[in-house]
Amino acid sequence: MGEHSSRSHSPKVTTSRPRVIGRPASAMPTPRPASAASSAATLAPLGNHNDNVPDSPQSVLSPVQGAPKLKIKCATTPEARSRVLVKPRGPPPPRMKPLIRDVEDNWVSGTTEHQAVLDAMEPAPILDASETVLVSVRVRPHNSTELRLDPTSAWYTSTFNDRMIKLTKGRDGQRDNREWNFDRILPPETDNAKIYATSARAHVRSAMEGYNAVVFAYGQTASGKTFTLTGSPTNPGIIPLAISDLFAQIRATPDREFLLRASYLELYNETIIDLLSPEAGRELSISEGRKKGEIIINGLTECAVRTEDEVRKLIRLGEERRKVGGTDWNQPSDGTRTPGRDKTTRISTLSIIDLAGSERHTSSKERNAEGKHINQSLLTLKLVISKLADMASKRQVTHVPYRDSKLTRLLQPSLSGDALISVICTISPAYVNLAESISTLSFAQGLKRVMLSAQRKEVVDPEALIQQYQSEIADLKALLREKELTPTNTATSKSDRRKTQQKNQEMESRLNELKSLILTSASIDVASHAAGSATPMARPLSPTKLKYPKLDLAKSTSGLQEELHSAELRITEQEDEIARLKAELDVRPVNPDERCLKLQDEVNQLRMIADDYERHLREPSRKVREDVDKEWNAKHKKVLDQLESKTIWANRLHNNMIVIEEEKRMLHTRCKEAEAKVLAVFEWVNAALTEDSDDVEEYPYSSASPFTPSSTAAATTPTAKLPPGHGDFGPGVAGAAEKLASLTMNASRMRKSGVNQRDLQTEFKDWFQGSLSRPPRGSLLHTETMPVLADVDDDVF
Ligand SMILES: Nc1ncnc2c1ncn2[C@@H]1O[C@H](COP(=O)(O)OP(=O)(O)OP(=O)(O)O)[C@@H](O)[C@H]1O
Repeated sequence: MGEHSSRSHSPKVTTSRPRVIGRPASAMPTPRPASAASSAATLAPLGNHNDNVPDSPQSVLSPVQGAPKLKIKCATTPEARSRVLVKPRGPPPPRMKPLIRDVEDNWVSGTTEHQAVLDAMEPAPILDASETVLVSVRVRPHNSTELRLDPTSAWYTSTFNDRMIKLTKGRDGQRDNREWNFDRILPPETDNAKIYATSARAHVRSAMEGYNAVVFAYGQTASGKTFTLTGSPTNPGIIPLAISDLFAQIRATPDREFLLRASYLELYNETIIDLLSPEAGRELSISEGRKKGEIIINGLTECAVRTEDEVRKLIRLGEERRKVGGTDWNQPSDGTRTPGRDKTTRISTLSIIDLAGSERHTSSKERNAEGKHINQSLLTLKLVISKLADMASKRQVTHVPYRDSKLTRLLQPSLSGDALISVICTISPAYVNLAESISTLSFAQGLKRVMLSAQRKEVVDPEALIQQYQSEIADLKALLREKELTPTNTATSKSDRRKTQQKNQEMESRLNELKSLILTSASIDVASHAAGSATPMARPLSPTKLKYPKLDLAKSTSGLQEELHSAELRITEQEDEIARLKAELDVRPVNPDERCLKLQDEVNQLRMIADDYERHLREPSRKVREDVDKEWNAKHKKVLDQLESKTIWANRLHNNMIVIEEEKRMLHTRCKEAEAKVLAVFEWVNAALTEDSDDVEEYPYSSASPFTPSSTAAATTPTAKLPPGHGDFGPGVAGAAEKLASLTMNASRMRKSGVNQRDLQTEFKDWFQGSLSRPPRGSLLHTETMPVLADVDDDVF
């Protein structure tokens, strides 16, 4: 058996709106199983319609806008007979409280009107090969301010050539004949139905056939993107028409079953917010799926939807939660028609994206965080498109920067060739906006160069939700039939019987619920009828009635009270179970395998970084070591030099010491000799000065100086080794001999003149000591300054 599911996303990025992504809801939103393949359709956000072109395009420029994205998934299988009764691999998605509420809905009047519009429409065009990226340009009418300024249009469009647009004149009125060619040119008088028919219907239908498809609007603020996508009550836009078309398609496909699910999210300041989650404002993360290029929005709430009305209510709910300003994502789901009764599941996505205004933000007010994010998204989108265009022209492209913004990440599967794309570029007719309009056309031209080849996806996937539901339905049916056939045992107690009864009721309600989720051409009419059977601003049947259509009103009050009581007990139990499971889920990683891979990846990257660091670190440490070595070698050499010179000095000092010792010894000897001789002289002088001095012999040393060494002493003392002249006591000592001689000669005269003996002794002593205190001539002592240790640089050490 086959299941076809289609997923669609339509983001809108505007400069002044929030972005929302959503999908049509069933009464029971279900978290999307991470691995389950499913189809989805997305619807554009509603509300904020304005039939009037604003007075001034500038006045609409609010800081930044988010954009809503409503997404509806649709899964189809051939009719029930061909179902594969496989047990779902995982547990069935947990049931949650209904999200769809009876909100006041001021959206376009709805189904009937849309159907009339669709009926009057030409069939969806068949896209040719060059139109895998279909680029349309829509020129909006002048608004009143523009009309006042200059009612003439900057653009010439021709009904004869719906592919060409050209300038009527250039800026400042200069002549400018430039023209551009695109797949569709949609002049100001074109209504939204025509836009849908020419530029989106084929994509919605293709999504139903199993192709991924993206429809997005791009253009300057106030150029008409939202008007094109959502329209007004009298001029419904692409999203409401796509939803109606989707249900019409299901009605027209009797041999398949469909499961529609919707989600609605907002991409705002690079944050994805789940607008349908039970807990409002829940932020979602993106991760890569197991399949190559697959992008998963983790934990995105998906609500199964059965009627257009339910889709509308979900959109309304998302709108209520949306921030003002941003990017809209809208994804209508498709149904797939499977030829024959094959067992394949077709998975496709239709996205309708409302982008932020494309103009550059120049005022300081706009240069805020939001503006940066929006601009970043659009810049990255432009860059990605230009890279893809280069690739299509066989130019060398190394990297397509999908990861640089969430918008391009979300679009990656579609942009990398997985989808049929329709881009509606909206431009203003006014000259005042000419620069921006030309920039929009350049972006559109880049898109036209991109070549994609969307493939229909047909898979056999027992995990696909529609197959899980079908299996569960078959199991429940079999169980209930079995119970019907088993005769009631009268012996069983009353409480056991009540339990069995409760169980059967549970199974029946689950069966009814599942059956109501799986849409067929027959059931959809019933569901729509049920939803639309109320008066015009109709309230749908309450979810309780939809869930329990076979309530037995004949039951007694006490029996009902009993049932109510046990139902309440069950609810409490289930709520406990839900709380327990939620707590368990919270502590579990979303996907352990994936987490491990991511961590591994991180570890590898860190390792590379560490290696790199090490390499770079080693280089400086080597240099530092070299520098230190060099410095220390220089200091070492200096110290060695100093050591050498000190050694030389130490040796010299040592020699000097020896010489000094020797001289000291010699002096000592000579002093002794001199002393002996002086004593002899004194004796002689004393004798000469006595009364009978006339008998004194003549001075015995008159012929030789008493200080001249004797020949024996000269031979034995070290002074013999001394240089010539050394050992002589100088003129002072020689003079002493002369003095003595003269003393000898004048001895009698001294006596006569009464010279005092003591005076003579004193005079001689002085002379003798003066002679001794003078150093000998020609000493070998070195007199240069000796270096001291303190001369060595301290910093050497
Ligand atoms: N083709 C059209 N016919 C009539 N009115 C239009 C048309 N296009 C746009 N308008 C009007 O122009 C105004 C601005 O259009 P819209 O809000 O769609 O611009 P936008 O491009 O989505 O702007 P933003 O980027 O700021 O969201 C609205 O009042 C809208 O009703």
